[in-house]
Amino acid sequence: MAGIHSLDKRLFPLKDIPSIIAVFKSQMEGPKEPDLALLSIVVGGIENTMTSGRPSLSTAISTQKTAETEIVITEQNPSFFPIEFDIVEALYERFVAIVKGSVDLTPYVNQKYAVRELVKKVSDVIWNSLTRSYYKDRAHLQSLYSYLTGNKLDCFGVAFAVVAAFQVLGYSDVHLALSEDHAWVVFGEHGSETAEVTWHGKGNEDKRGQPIGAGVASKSWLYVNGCPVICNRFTEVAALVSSINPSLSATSESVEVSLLQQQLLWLMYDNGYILRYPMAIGNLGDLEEINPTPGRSPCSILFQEGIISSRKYYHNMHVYPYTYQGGYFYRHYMYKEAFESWANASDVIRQYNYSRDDEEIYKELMEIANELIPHAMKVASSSNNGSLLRDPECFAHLLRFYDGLCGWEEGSQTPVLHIGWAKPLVNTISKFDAEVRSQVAILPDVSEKVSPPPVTPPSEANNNEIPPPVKTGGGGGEAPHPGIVALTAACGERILNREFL
Ligand SMILES: CC1(C)CN=C(N2CCN(c3ncnc4sc(C(F)(F)C(F)(F)F)cc34)CC2)S1
Repeated sequence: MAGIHSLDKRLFPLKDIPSIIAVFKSQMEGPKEPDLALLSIVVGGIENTMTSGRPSLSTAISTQKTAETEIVITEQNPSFFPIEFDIVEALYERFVAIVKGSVDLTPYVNQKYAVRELVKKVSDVIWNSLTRSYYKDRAHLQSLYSYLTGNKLDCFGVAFAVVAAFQVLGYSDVHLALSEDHAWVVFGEHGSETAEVTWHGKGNEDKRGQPIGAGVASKSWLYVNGCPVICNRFTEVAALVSSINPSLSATSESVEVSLLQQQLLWLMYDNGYILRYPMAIGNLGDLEEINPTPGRSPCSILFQEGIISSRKYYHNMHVYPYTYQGGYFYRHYMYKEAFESWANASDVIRQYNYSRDDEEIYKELMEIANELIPHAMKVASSSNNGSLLRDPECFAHLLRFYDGLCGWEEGSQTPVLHIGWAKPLVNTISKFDAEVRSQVAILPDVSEKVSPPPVTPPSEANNNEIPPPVKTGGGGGEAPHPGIVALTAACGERILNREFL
């Protein structure tokens, strides 16, 4: 068990955040690759103990020892982290025993890389050792600590456990693949094989063992058009750090666990392990918004970095970087900026076909369209003397947002929009004066197959007039007045002609 014995016992019992950072640093520095099982047990143990509301092992022990004194080490006392080395070692060895005891490698001894049959077998070992029925969406079910002490894992946790099991078995080719709402594994000599190893969503038959090809081909957001985060061991550590869940209840969070996650994410950031992991950057942005670290980039920069990462490494196929940013602007009453972020999110989703696997992003976009935008419009109409409602760029952002949803629906088996969307949509659009709406020109799609008509530059004479917008559906050809905002003809067609059932 290289991992546990490469661990410096002197760091234990882990008594504070710096000692946990030290454990992660020692694992990151090598010489061996970081031990996923070990790190997941350590952070899982801390998270579960610090958010369970029950006295922790070390708290219980310390209370007994000092029974005669009045000092009780409270659960949230930051100077006590509830993890003893013996506990970590025992759980680690239990994981190794389960994995090595359940998987017969003799048929594969002369194969350096994993094969699908073996991936399915390891997934079955984890799958069949889970508690029969439990609430799968509960918090704190993502770590090996949860698996080893309660036989419970969430969707992400099963995929992570499979990858950690392959590390225990000595395979270096099996890695975690992450979309924005699902996880699977890649494997094989070139990491080009894929396999489902966990379930997704509610009431869906799991596809464990199958490649993810059909999901990608169906153009559903769930498989991010074949642009998932493909992890290496370091990004897998970043994923376990990013999946730390500090929540104590639906309305409160453990300050210590949040601080631990925030400092571990900065360690991942500084090592470059989340450069290609937009959601982890977004997670760090959320933590920094609540509790800014002096001397570090402000959260607004982090949200922008998450967007840049998605554009640079994932062909702008991820939606969440824009909803992280839009949520930040919204919470800071920067509604025009929020509308632009959400329009950019919509430009991503329009590339997909909506399918029943996409509920999570459907709910996210529905909340933006039917709750957040209407609330922003209401607040905006009575602030800055309603200037937002007279801003053509604002109007154009909203049209682009709604248009993306229409584009998402086009070509999909399942409709997206219904009358419940139409009322807030019409209500929002009608808050903009006709004079403002007229400043939004609908121009030929540059992406249209037919070449757009030649654009005649406006003559000097009429430069200060606002020419009437070009009819929808392209054509016209007048260049837009510099002061007005151009939208594509397809956008106009979709929004203006959409029949809401
Ligand atoms: C802008 C938001 C609504 C705020 N939080 C969001 N999160 C929170 C964190 N989050 C994540 N943060 C880091 N890594 C991952 S991997 C992953 C997943 F692929 F779906 C998995 F593995 F199936 F759960 C999810 C996820 C999911 C998205 S999106």
